[in-house]
Amino acid sequence: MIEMQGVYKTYPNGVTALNGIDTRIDQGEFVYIVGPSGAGKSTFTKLIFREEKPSKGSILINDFDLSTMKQRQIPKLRRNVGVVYQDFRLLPRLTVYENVAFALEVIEEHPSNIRTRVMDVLDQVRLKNKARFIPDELSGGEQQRVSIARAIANRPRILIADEPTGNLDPETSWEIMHILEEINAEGTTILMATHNREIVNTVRRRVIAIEDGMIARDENRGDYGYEI
Ligand SMILES: Nc1ncnc2c1ncn2[C@@H]1O[C@H](COP(=O)(O)OP(=O)(O)OP(=O)(O)O)[C@@H](O)[C@H]1O
Repeated sequence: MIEMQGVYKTYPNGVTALNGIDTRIDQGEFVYIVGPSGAGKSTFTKLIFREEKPSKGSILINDFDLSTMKQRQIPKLRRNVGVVYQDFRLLPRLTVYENVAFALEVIEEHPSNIRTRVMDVLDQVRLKNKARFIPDELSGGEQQRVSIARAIANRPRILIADEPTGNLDPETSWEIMHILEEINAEGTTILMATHNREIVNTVRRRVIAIEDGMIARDENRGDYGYEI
């Protein structure tokens, strides 16, 4: 569960990115976050895994109250939230296997579980056969699948995808979308910030539109709603 009440975010340079957000997203929902460039979509998602702190307001993520949360609890929060970025952010010198295993090593997963879990998630994103490749040897869509595997390796309750198809062609974008749908079908909440009109208008899910740092629209099975 994600709950925000009266959330504002002003960056140190004086830009107000979020201007009073109230919302609730239940476990297992699939939500598109849409809106014009600079509207506050990334800022909204960054608050959820505490990459940014709100200037004002309360945020609850499952059992975590982010307003009162201590610095040392942040790693625990982040175990509940996987993140996927537009530019993949893989470690270039590590193989596909090592990129995913690394995510489990840093949270001190028992070494005997790591191999099985890495191969399971690589299977889920259909990349088991490329476990020994390095990111440069993969297509953009394959790199994004590795980054999804890494994000879900420790079974987070929430997966944030910030423009996951932004660097991909339409067909590859659909592959990524189908993988996200499969992950959602297993009960993971998905928040996908996107400019992909075709996907939003085809796979109808909840749409939260952010404009000027405020929620301009929140519809179940909504549409993309912008010209660009
Ligand atoms: N670290 C930062 N410091 C200062 N201002 C920032 C920072 N990050 C974002 N902003 C500003 O906050 C506003 C909202 O940015 P944000 O990245 O959340 O928008 P967005 O909706 O995700 O945009 P896009 O669709 O282009 O990714 C913008 O005016 C942006 O310039």
